[in-house]
Amino acid sequence: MTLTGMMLIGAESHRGRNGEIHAIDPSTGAKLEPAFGGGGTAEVDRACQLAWDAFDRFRETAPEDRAVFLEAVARNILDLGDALIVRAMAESGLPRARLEGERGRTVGQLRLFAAVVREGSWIGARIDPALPERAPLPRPDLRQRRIPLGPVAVFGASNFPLAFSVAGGDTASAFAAGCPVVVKAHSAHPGTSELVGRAVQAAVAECGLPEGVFSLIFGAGSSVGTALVADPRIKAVGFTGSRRGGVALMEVAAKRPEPIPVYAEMSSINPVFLLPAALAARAEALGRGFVASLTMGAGQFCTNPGILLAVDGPDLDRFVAAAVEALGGSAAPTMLTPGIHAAFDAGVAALAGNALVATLARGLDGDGPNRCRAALFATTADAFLDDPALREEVFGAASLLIRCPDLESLRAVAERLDGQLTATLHMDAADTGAAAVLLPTLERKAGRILANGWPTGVEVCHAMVHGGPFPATSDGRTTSVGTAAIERFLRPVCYQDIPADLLPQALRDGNPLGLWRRFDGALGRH
Ligand SMILES: NC(=O)C1=CN([C@@H]2O[C@H](COP(=O)(O)OP(=O)(O)OC[C@H]3O[C@@H](n4cnc5c(N)ncnc54)[C@H](O)[C@@H]3O)[C@@H](O)[C@H]2O)C=CC1
Ligand SMILES: O=C(O)CCC(=O)C(=O)O
Repeated sequence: MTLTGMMLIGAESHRGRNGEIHAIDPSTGAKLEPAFGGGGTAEVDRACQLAWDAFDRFRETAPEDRAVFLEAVARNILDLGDALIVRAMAESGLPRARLEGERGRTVGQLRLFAAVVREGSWIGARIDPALPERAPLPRPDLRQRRIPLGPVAVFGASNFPLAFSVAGGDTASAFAAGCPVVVKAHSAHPGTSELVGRAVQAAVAECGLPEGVFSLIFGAGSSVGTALVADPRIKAVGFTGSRRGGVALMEVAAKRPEPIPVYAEMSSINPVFLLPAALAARAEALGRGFVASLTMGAGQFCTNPGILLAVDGPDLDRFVAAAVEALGGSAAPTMLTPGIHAAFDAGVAALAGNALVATLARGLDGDGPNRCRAALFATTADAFLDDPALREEVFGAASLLIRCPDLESLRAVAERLDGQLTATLHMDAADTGAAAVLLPTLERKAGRILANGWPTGVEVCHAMVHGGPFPATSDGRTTSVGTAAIERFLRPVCYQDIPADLLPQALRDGNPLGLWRRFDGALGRH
């Protein structure tokens, strides 16, 4: 498929006239062709109108039809073949194996949501039949189901050009819920976005759905994204990116005459606690495992282990020696964009220049632009507690070790942390008491708590939580990965004494969709 540089507004291709966006190959710094025309308010308006026009029909598609649509999107992405991988490699600097894996995850995610839509428990059907004889007052017939919120604005993420972008988790979960989607492509990978966008656009047509189910808009800077979130026909937002960008969009959404939910996944430093017995038993293996997790993908994961906490002593010194050796020999991969690389270098320079922080190790330097030279720093618990700058995310392969005098100080530092996507415990049986003391704090701080693993690598499944209190996300009640992500785009409606032939299929007597329903309190297929 030849790239055109055009936006996809419903069924049409449309060249934007608001400036040009060129992807940059971060491994060479070279501009990639073609130029992508930027959109403006006219394109946002048209896409939102089409999405609104499509909403009532799309939301009432039968579960089977929506599942078939999700599967068609998945198939069309695979049919793009190697051209998709080649373009994504050029635009992101990510290696082939990573992008092939990410494509598998993207397609698997769409198919998993197809299965969720068919299974139907997301509808949340509840029926409390009328009790006309109840005294002192009769009970009316009450039936509840969940309906989609409306058109959703999705912002593609720079660090996952496939799995968190045009047809990534936000889009898949919004489609599954029955929401049309308007995507604001990330300017770092417009070509990948156009390719995937055409796969989605074709699936909409193949499935006979209204064209406004999907649009894709380009735009450098903040104006297109702001206009999209401000548009009254948009009813929710999915975002993965910087804290600054996410907070700006939260403000736009909150100031609308009708405020809407923003599901923004932003910054997280993902604390890792190295408890004493685990350190004593395997300090060197932990040091090597930590560096492998830290440097994977140039550290460009929001689950990257950005701080380590441990009680100071000879076992921690063994851990540090192994980590310093592994990190000192680590290669310098290309980062996603010149901007992300510049932000990484600035974050590392700020830590290196902090009088209370020691530089323990730097990775190897690399040839070529935008290379990520990994970094490991150390500080004390007191310094960490005093200086809020030390709690900020440095996006990339940089981590800060906090040497604590004792377990009580470790807990005090944990208590001071901001909201996190993950918190990790490395522990042995003898650490159970210390872990039990930390656990209530970690539950309050993080969306996912792991033992004896590393936070990078998020399973797409039913039990996953990829979320957490602010600033990890804008709304810690939800997840952006896994099937529970569908919940973000639904709201309950109760039908009181509504005549049978006006009721939605999901709530009719006889259970025509064969759903699990809560009938008079009892869950079953009735
Ligand atoms: N924690 C995480 O998961 C991630 C964090 N980052 C951080 O973000 C920095 C910049 O990376 P980007 O991916 O470009 O994130 P970004 O937040 O700058 O941009 C993401 C998307 O939001 C839009 N956007 C940003 N600010 C906006 C505003 N004020 N109004 C309207 N739209 C806006 C952008 O146009 C883009 O489409 C990185 O250096 C890194 O520090 C980036 C990716 C993931
Ligand atoms: O899914 C993963 O492995 C990490 C997710 C992540 O880094 C992100 O959400 O930006």
